[in-house]
Amino acid sequence: MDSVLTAAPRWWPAPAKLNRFLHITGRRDDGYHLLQTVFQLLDYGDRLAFSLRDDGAIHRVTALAGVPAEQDLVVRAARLLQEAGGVEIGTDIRVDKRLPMGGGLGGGSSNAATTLVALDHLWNTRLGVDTLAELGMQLGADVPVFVRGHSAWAEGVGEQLQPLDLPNRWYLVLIPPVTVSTAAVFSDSHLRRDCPPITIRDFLAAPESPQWGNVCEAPVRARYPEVAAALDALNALAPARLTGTGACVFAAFETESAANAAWQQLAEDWQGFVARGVNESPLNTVLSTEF
Ligand SMILES: C[C@](O)(CO)[C@H](O)COP(=O)(O)OP(=O)(O)OC[C@H]1O[C@@H](n2ccc(N)nc2=O)[C@H](O)[C@@H]1O
Ligand SMILES: Nc1ncnc2c1ncn2[C@@H]1O[C@H](COP(=O)(O)OP(=O)(O)OP(=O)(O)O)[C@@H](O)[C@H]1O
Repeated sequence: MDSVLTAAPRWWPAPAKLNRFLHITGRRDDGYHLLQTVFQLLDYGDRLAFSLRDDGAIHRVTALAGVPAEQDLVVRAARLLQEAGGVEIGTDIRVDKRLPMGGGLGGGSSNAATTLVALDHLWNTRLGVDTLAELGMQLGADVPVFVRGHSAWAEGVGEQLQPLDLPNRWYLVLIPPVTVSTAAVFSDSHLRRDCPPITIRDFLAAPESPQWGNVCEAPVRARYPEVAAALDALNALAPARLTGTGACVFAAFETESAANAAWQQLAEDWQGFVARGVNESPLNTVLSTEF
């Protein structure tokens, strides 16, 4: 008898980001902070798989510690797209997680973006990148950059994006054993909120200048000794930065072997990884090669 072969669903990448620097220039009336930042995408992250269902249900197959299915950004993203596109098909969603939660690597946001982009194809809604980015913004400030899929200069609350081609670098990322609450950092009274605005040209004239720092670093250092220790350990080898509101910290290297050599010196004491910075998201590569 012939066996029925069902193709395994493909894995869709959900890459991490680093904030090369993070300045706060003011605050909106609703309390959200106005930022200037550069998002560097990485060739490293989570993976998601989707199996379509004809009963319309959105079902998360893999558990995520501390996050009930209804609050999971992948479930919320799928629901949002289902409503916006008037879709009657559902999906099972499997998430292969590598990125730490509350790490400042944008894992949850990237999972949401990959869900929007992948299901826009698999459900054939074809809403397009602008509408998907607008939907993504409703889920989190970092979702649009992952939807658009290019390393970028960002302003506003992170939604005003200009694609950037950043120098080729390898990154060593350390993951301190602590979760940082983004909301808590943004409400810290010691957070600097009056950075003078810079232009994209100022940044591009000296992208690796130490004058572009992360204003969250001081309050996060003060609250989380584990993050301070990670910054100190990495700073002994190369200039280290906090990404987003932390907890992860990173340093840039010109070659993979230099990044790996630094990692070898720290791997006994820290969790972490080495990844290549990419200007184009691995998600775009899947779209352009397979769809
Ligand atoms: C710090 C960054 O990671 C930089 O890339 C992002 O701006 C944070 O983006 P995110 O994790 O998607 O954050 P959200 O889930 O949108 O917001 C979490 C909380 O952080 C605060 N928040 C966030 C972004 C922002 N520009 N100003 C804020 O004050 C708000 O209190 C908000 O309720
Ligand atoms: N699929 C998901 N993956 C990760 N976190 C999720 C997910 N769904 C909901 N969350 C919630 O979102 C919170 C933030 O997760 P995320 O991984 O985006 O943090 P982050 O790396 O600090 O991101 P950012 O840089 O955007 O602040 C988590 O603490 C978790 O409660």
